[in-house]
Amino acid sequence: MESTASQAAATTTDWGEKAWKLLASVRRESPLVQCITNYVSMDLMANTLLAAGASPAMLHSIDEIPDFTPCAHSLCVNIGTLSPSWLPAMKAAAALSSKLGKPWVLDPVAVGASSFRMKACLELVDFKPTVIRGNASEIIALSRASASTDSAKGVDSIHDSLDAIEAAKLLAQTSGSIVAVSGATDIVTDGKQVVGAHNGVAMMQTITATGCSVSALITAFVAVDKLHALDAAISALSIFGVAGELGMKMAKGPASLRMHLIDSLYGLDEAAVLSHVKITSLS
Ligand SMILES: Nc1ncnc2c1ncn2[C@@H]1O[C@H](COP(=O)(O)OP(=O)(O)O)[C@@H](O)[C@H]1O
Ligand SMILES: Cc1ncsc1CCOP(=O)(O)O
Ligand SMILES: [Mg+2]
Repeated sequence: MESTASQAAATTTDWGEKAWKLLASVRRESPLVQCITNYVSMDLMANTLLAAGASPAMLHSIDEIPDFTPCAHSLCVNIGTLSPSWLPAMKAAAALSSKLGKPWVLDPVAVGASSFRMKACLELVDFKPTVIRGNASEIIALSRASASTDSAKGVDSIHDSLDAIEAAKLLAQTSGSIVAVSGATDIVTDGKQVVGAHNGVAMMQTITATGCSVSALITAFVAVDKLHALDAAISALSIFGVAGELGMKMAKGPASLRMHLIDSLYGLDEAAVLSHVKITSLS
């Protein structure tokens, strides 16, 4: 019993150190993160990246991709307000990132809501995202690769993240991507190993674009450690959750939490990260 407890303590400490090192790398290297995202999330995503020390660029014109995407360190593609005219730029940027060996992240917002979204996502998955991050309903829908309309309520999840573990593992195996599911427990898997981050506060769900923003944060983290995308993804999720926990201490509701979350992310220091990060193995 005693040795199990000390092993668990050691593991927790390792994850805290790993998460801190990754955040410190983002602050030091300030990776340029290209985001092709929805109209709702542009502001919060860009501010999340800035608060973490990264450099956001919300460039989505297909005419700029050949010049700009090779200069970016990573790419985040988010289909939240998808329309047919945006899809070619998303595919071109994803294809170029893959070809150049640059990490990229797909956020399949509301993928189960229409066959248009599902088809677009499946086409984007063919360009081998480094990480796919969605809520439980999105990951379940994408994993089933069907356009079923009963697996989500628009952009929000109707499932618990833990219900999506098997779907996430299957999607990771079929796509070759690291798959991340956000929720009360954030889950990340490579198809075999499953890790969970137990941070955050429930009120984060009542701020629009927190999911999009954590996908952007994952994109910044994989930019500084693309060879360890699972570690980068779970660390980013945990760090964002810690910022939510600290922000909640000063917040009166969703609007002030939005502000304090960004301030807390900006102000995170090593002691806060080491004492708050809660990442465990779930496999
Ligand atoms: N019940 C919860 N408790 C703590 N944190 C949560 C909870 N639900 C969501 N979060 C956090 O809120 C953020 C957005 O996640 P989520 O709401 O699942 O994404 P989406 O906005 O894409 O549906 C993530 O950082 C996640 O960890
Ligand atoms: C409300 C809404 N509608 C289309 S995109 C969007 C934002 C979704 O953001 P998130 O998935 O982070 O809640
Ligand atoms: Mg979302």
